[in-house]
Amino acid sequence: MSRGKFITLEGGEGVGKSTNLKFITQWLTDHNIPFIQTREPGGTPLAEQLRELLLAKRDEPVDSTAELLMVFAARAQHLVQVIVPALERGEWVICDRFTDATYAYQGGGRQLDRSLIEQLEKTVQGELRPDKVLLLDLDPEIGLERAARTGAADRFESEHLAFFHRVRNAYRERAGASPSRYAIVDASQSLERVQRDLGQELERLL
Ligand SMILES: Nc1ncnc2c1ncn2[C@@H]1O[C@H](COP(=O)(O)OP(=O)(O)OP(=O)(O)O)[C@@H](O)[C@H]1O
Ligand SMILES: Cc1cn([C@H]2C[C@H](O)[C@@H](COP(=O)(O)O)O2)c(=O)[nH]c1=O
Repeated sequence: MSRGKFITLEGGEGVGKSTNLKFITQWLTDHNIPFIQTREPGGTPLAEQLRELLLAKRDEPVDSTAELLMVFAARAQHLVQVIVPALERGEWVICDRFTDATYAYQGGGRQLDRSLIEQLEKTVQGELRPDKVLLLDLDPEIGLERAARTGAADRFESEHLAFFHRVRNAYRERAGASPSRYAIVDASQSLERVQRDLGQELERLL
C-alpha cells in the first residue's frame, strides 16, 4: 500500500482555514479518498493541552524560545500518535497548520533564529515534510477583521499588526522558495473563487 499524502493548510489569522477545511474534507469524501483531519498545535489529548497553554492570554510574558519548544513538543506527540500512523495506513492527512506556521509565527513574528527552528524540525520530523502546503494569503488587516467576527482574540490574535505582516511575509518567502511544494491561494477573493483554486490544487495531487 502506498503512503498517504500529507497536506497542510496555512495562513495568518482569519484567512478562512476553518471554512475551507470543510470544503477540502468534502472534496476528499467525494473522491473516495481515505483521510484524517487534524490540527496544530493539537491533534492528541496532550498536544491539545499544550495548545490551550499556548493560546491562553496570561499576565506572565511568554518567552519566545519556551513558546517554540512547546510548539515542537506538541508536534512530536502529534506526529508519533496520529500523523505518521495515518500516512502509513495509506490515508491522507489534512492538517490545519504545521511547521510552516512555526517558521511564520516564531521565525517571522517573534523573529527567532531560523537555524534553531531548522534544528528542531530535523530532530522532531526527520525527513518528513508536507507533500503540499496550501497557503491562504491575505492582508492581515482584513484577516484580523474577519477573525474578530468569530470570537474573542487569543494570545496570538492579540499581537500587533506589524507581527502579522512579518508572519505573512515569512509564509510568502517560504512559498516563493519552493513553488512546487506550495500553492498560494489569494484569500481576498470570494469564497467561491478560493474554493475553485483549492479544488484545482487538490486535482493536481491525484
Ligand atoms: N473568501 C472569503 N471572503 C469573505 N469572508 C470569508 C472568506 N473566507 C472566510 N470568510 C469569513 O471570515 C471569517 C473567518 O473565517 P474562518 O473562521 O474560516 O477563518 P480562520 O482562518 O479559520 O480563522 P481563525 O484564524 O480565527 O481560526 C468567517 O466569518 C468566514 O465566514
Ligand atoms: C502550529 C503553530 C501555530 N501557531 C499559532 C498560530 C495561531 O495563532 C494559533 C493556532 O490557532 P488557529 O486556530 O490555527 O488560528 O497558534 C504558532 O504560533 N506556531 C505554530 O507552529
